[in-house]
Amino acid sequence: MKVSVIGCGYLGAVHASAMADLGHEVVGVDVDQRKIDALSAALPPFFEPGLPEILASASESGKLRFSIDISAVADATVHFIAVGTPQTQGSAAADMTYVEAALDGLLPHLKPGDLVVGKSTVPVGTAQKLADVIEASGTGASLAWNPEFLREGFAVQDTLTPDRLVYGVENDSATEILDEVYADALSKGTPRIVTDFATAELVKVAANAFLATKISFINAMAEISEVVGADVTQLADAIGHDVRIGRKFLNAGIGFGGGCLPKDIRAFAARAEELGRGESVAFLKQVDAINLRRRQRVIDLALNEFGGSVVGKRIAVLGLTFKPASDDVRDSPALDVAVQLHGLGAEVVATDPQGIENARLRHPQLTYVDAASEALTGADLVLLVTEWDEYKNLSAQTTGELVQNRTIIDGRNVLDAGIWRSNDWKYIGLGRP
Ligand SMILES: NC(=O)c1ccc[n+]([C@@H]2O[C@H](COP(=O)([O-])OP(=O)(O)OC[C@H]3O[C@@H](n4cnc5c(N)ncnc54)[C@H](O)[C@@H]3O)[C@@H](O)[C@H]2O)c1
Ligand SMILES: O=c1ccn([C@@H]2O[C@H](COP(=O)(O)OP(=O)(O)O[C@H]3O[C@H](CO)[C@@H](O)[C@H](O)[C@H]3O)[C@@H](O)[C@H]2O)c(=O)[nH]1
Repeated sequence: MKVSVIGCGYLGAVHASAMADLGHEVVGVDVDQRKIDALSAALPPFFEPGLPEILASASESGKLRFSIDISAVADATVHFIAVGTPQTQGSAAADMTYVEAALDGLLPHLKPGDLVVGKSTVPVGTAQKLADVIEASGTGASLAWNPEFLREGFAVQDTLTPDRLVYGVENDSATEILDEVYADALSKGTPRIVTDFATAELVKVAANAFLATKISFINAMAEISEVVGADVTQLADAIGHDVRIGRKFLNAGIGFGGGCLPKDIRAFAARAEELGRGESVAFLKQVDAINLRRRQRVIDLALNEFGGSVVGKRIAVLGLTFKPASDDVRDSPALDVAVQLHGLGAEVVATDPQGIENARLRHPQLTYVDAASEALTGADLVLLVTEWDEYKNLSAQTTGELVQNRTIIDGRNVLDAGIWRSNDWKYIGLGRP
């Protein structure tokens, strides 16, 4: 099929490359010349495992090209909208201006039979509005809503072999077109839910709200554990054995961040309020509040170590991205804590295998070093805040030889407390004795 993907960020660049990998003829369009230049040279503009390989092979096969010019979509019959829907400045609601601009740019190039497919995460009710605009344009094109569930760090495999496909459609022909697009995954038995626009839009925000709630639930248990001296990691293991609960997404720590969960739960709550149903998801405000308290907890623990002031203390921050296997620092708990400690007068020395460039763009005031050993040298306190393998596998003994003072706050609860303590470290976990 001839496919266009409008918006080539973390979602769109992977989607475009994966569609081409499956044999479709794809053009990706973005307004960011830097991204288009990189992608056109088959170089991913961000770090995502597996993307370099499929981008290179699809580009070489001639199935994949990129353009800054929206008219490049004219040949395609399926047009995915994958632009950003960030949090609006000064409000909890999603900023829909990029989606609106993408559709405006697309409209003059639509032909009868074309299908516009929404992938961006949007407030429920958006698809109907966009469908009305397309209908009024008289182009003869129509709309489907096909939310995306990929995780950064696993984006390629999640796109090629998704857990499920959700189609929000108004007619069978949209379903047939999407079935053709996703023929490979469907042939492997991927479940497919065909529904209306509103359900498709809600599935996406409900999934992210559930995941965020699960994380904040375990972090709430961590808060209680801290008071009574219980161990939240054992608690998670124990309740996780119940298959109705499950162990996944029960890792207590510094909390969730990224370009999705935080802004999606806020946008969902804001949309529910607009719909007069704010109380139905009022708990999401608690989910958000619990999450943000975990960042404060790490700051408080650091302050406690130095009698209430971190001024002049050298703090090694291991990790800047919101999760490992990504260079994404959007709403990253790790970066947030580093910036706040710097603001409190600490001498923060931060490191990350992939996130330094993005972190430096946003917060040039921090000191960044490439090697963990350099960050650790002379440290008065160590914070492990993103669970990259190389930090999980740090040796307590060799790390101890580098630092000034053997105190570590394990913001992801990934180190073996016993080993660190037996190497003369003061080990502080979150919700662990
Ligand atoms: N990142 C993820 O893991 C993920 C997963 C599922 C869903 N989503 C959703 O997908 C959407 C995109 O997220 P993202 O993380 O890829 O964001 P992103 O910021 O990485 O990418 C968005 C891209 O859209 C481009 N853009 C903006 N306006 C444009 C226009 N008018 N025409 C063409 N390009 C335009 C931007 O330049 C940018 O490259 C969001 O709604 C997000 O919630 C993201
Ligand atoms: O037990 C856990 C699991 C995750 N996290 C944190 O939660 C955040 C989000 O993690 P994850 O969901 O793996 O990352 P994303 O790539 O943001 O993916 C989420 O957001 C995407 C965008 O909407 C969705 O497509 C995915 O399905 C959804 O998992 C990260 O900061 C993690 O560190 C925890 O603190 N504890």
